[in-house]
Amino acid sequence: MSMSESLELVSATKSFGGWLKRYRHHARSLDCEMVFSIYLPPQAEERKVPVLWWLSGLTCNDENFMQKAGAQRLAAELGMAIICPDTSPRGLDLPGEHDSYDFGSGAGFYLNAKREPWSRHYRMYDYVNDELPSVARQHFPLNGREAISGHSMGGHGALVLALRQPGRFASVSAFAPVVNPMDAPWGQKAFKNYLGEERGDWRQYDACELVVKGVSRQPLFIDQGEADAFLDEQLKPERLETVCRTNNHPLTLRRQPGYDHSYFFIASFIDDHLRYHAKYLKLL
Ligand SMILES: N[C@@H](CCC(=O)N[C@@H](CSC=O)C(=O)NCC(=O)O)C(=O)O
Repeated sequence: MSMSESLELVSATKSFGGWLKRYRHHARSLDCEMVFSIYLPPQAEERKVPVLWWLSGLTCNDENFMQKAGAQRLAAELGMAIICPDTSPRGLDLPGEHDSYDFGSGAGFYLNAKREPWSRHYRMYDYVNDELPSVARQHFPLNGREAISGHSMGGHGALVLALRQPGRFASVSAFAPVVNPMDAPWGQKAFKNYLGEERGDWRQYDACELVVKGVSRQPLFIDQGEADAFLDEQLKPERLETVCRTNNHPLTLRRQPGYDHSYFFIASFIDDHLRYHAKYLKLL
């Protein structure tokens, strides 16, 4: 990558004394144009700040979290930047790419595809883990401390990125994550089509398998709504609970009675997650 990748400002909106901005850039790892959102708190005018990466779920783009989670008020108070990548490559028209909500556009699953025709563009693991962080460090006043969180497919992404790379993120949390995608319909559809039939390739992208592998001992903080329509078929938090207990991996799993899978659930508990990350990011 060159020293200075160019960014095109799409929009800038003042919020709680800071700025919510959207930028377009050429993503080399995905070979397409991508848009991301960044919230810069007021403190970023004067000093470098830590960043929370937020990975969204199926059907989302970079805007869902910024518009619905209500995170800006506390992020401004804490002095925390937030960056939301999109959830898949965009602007392409691969065969079947736009046919379903749980595969293709809006459903990149934060992995590096191995199968054609996806492998040239669907490299969201590299994009969110390497390329976009590198772009962000070049262009924004970030102090090098990074945390990660996400929702559903994005919760899966956050857990996988953190569990594969001890020390890469100061902290990790998730809302209603897909914890065992190898054994859930969303994950099986994605893995089969993006990765192929080799189960060894699937294991690198499965939080339960990664806990068993034991590369990282980083604590996991998870909120799960008990009225989530996807709970039993797709999310299966009890699987993660079991492997964490068996492998002595630190897990805080909060089951929240009455809450569903929506951003109303995320908005209800986002402050707890921001404060959790703020401690590890040395803001509290
Ligand atoms: N369209 C689907 C469900 C899609 C859905 O619920 N998407 C969630 C993430 S699900 C897991 O990754 C989401 O965040 N949607 C965007 C939003 O702003 O709410 C269906 O109809 O079943």
